[in-house]
Amino acid sequence: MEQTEVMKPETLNDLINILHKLFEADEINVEEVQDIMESYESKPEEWMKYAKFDQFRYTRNLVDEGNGKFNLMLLCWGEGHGSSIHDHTDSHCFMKLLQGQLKETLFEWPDHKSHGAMVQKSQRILQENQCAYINDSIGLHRVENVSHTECAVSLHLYSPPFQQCQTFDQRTGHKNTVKMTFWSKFGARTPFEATVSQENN
Ligand SMILES: N[C@@H](CS(=O)O)C(=O)O
Ligand SMILES: [Fe+2]
Repeated sequence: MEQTEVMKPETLNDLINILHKLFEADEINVEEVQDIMESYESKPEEWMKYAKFDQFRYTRNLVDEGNGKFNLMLLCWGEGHGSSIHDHTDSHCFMKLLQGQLKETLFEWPDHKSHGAMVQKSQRILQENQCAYINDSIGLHRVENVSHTECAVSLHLYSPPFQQCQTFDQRTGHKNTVKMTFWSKFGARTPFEATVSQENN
């Protein structure tokens, strides 16, 4: 469509400016946000300063606070790193691959009657520049970098922003509330005290 072409972000900064405009409105158009995030062609030199990896688990690196309407962050996945099964605290979640591939497994919410293993709905491999979308009405997911040789980097937008989520045990469906923290903010490593309670990975 013409509109999408006009809105095509040439740089990460361009993308951030367009997102600010879109999220000024009370209601957002999920497909429009998804299309615009997908149409940004990842250029590592533009996001490199946010890409900080940990040896043991995936990191969350804050890029932009979206005027309070959204949080935009870079997630850095080392070889074999993955998340727990989790929800998204009633927010929109957009997830764009900037580098590498990620496996996304969707699960149904556990119901109160079933005490057994959680039900898997689908699984897919997200490719570079692809933008996925999920919210709590679609279900729960687990995200993994299954590669043993390549790292992966993804750009996540959450609206409204949230600081905690629920994680689920795949075998029992039992849930826990966990606090989510940032490994870095605006390219600077977060002080140690603030990062100890991260538990979604
Ligand atoms: N929702 C997760 C990342 S992912 O596995 O989608 C987080 O924000 O840490
Ligand atoms: Fe997620």
